[in-house]
Amino acid sequence: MKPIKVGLLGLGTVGTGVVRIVEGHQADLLSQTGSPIEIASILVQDKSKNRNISVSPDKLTENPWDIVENPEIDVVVEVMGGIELSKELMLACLEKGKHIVTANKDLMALHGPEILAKAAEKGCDVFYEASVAGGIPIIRTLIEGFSSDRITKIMGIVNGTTNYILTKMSQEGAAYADVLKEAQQLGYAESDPTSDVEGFDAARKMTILGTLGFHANVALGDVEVKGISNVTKEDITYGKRLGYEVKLLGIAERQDDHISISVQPTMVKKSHPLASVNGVFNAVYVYGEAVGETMFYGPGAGEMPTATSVVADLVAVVRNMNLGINGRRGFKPYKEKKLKTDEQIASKNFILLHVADKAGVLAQITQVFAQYDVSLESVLQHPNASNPNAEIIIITHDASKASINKVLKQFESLDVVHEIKSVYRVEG
Ligand SMILES: NC(=O)C1=CN([C@@H]2O[C@H](COP(=O)(O)OP(=O)(O)OC[C@H]3O[C@@H](n4cnc5c(N)ncnc54)[C@H](OP(=O)(O)O)[C@@H]3O)[C@@H](O)[C@H]2O)C=CC1
Ligand SMILES: N[C@@H](CC=O)C(=O)O
Repeated sequence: MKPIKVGLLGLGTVGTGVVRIVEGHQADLLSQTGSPIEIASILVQDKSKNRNISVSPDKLTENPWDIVENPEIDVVVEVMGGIELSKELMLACLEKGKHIVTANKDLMALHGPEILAKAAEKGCDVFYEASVAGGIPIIRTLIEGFSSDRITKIMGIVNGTTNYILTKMSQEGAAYADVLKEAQQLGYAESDPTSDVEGFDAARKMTILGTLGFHANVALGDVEVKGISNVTKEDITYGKRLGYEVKLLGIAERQDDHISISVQPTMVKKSHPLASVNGVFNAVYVYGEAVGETMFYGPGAGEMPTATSVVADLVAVVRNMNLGINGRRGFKPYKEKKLKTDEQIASKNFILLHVADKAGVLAQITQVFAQYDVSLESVLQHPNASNPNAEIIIITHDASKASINKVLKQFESLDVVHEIKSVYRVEG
């Protein structure tokens, strides 16, 4: 039986897991696809590097074109990361009729439409299950499992590093900087953790989920992004007191064909299933008009979980090859993208203010909310022993983002408001 030959771009964390699964599960993969799968050639930066997996040295190359130009290679698995070189190689592979599997969220979020268009033109598959939420098969779920429904909301904890940091701050009172260091040592964070903590990694993943969920070409620039670097222990403590956990959520919403997508630290009601997703775990909550609430939970990063998704994509490509249907089942957005305005984006809000500690202040504050028609769910006021401010914590009912912005602007001009300490969206 002729084996399907695979070129692997990258033998780092994920690439190593791919080799382990392809070699270790060979009999199962053969039974499921009807073809032996052979990793024929592997691209690395440095062939002399010590690796924690043994591969034949003849298979390693430092020249990517050895793989692109090799006519025997049917499928290329891209797990090297980066954008420009990966894109160039992927387009060149597609030009030569090679199918692609990738875990590269940065590339798919920025250049997904161009790559998928080239794949369709060439009758090739491009699958990217591992690019969002590592081991959770959320991409296939959105494309196939929910093809019958109309999704109105996707909320995801899609970055393991930030969830690990927030969990440790909440459960152990740990300091942000200490836990970030720990997450780096554990290998969860990107080499430059800015993309984790400032929400960019989650934004790329939400670009992909929003496109798939709403059938419209969401661009990275459509995602409003705020990371966790300004989340304080004080916010977490107040949140807990009021029954919330702070989580970095990707939130994609659709109403009457208008969509909004954001990544932001959010106060999540403890009774909501996302509030109990802890540590490096990821979860994606999907609400469909017909199905109602669903949630998908699992490891969001790491060698074997991520490789599980990569190799599942490989199996799908090989099955399509055997049926001669590659490139025929690609995802094509068919809806025009219409973004919500700030008047159309609505949510509950948590607002923590430092105000003058004197009579009548609360009335002044609530008057501002009333002026912009924002009704309040709860108001907590107490003096702060450590400084001359009193603290006021407000939870609003659903209010438009435009109204909340006006309220906050007005607070800036009020003498009695010394500082707007924190503002969070509230879910649940
Ligand atoms: N790690 C994870 O948990 C997850 C990762 N991903 C994505 O998977 C991809 C791979 O991640 P990961 O395995 O962690 O990355 P690593 O940094 O661990 O591995 C990258 C591999 O690619 C090789 N490589 C990188 N650049 C080049 C280059 N210019 N030329 C030749 N070889 C190159 C490296 O070679 P060498 O070994 O010689 O240095 C290394 O083997 C990324 O897109 C990442 O975002 C997605 C989900 C989860
Ligand atoms: N740094 C990422 C790794 C996987 O995508 C994360 O923390 O989720």
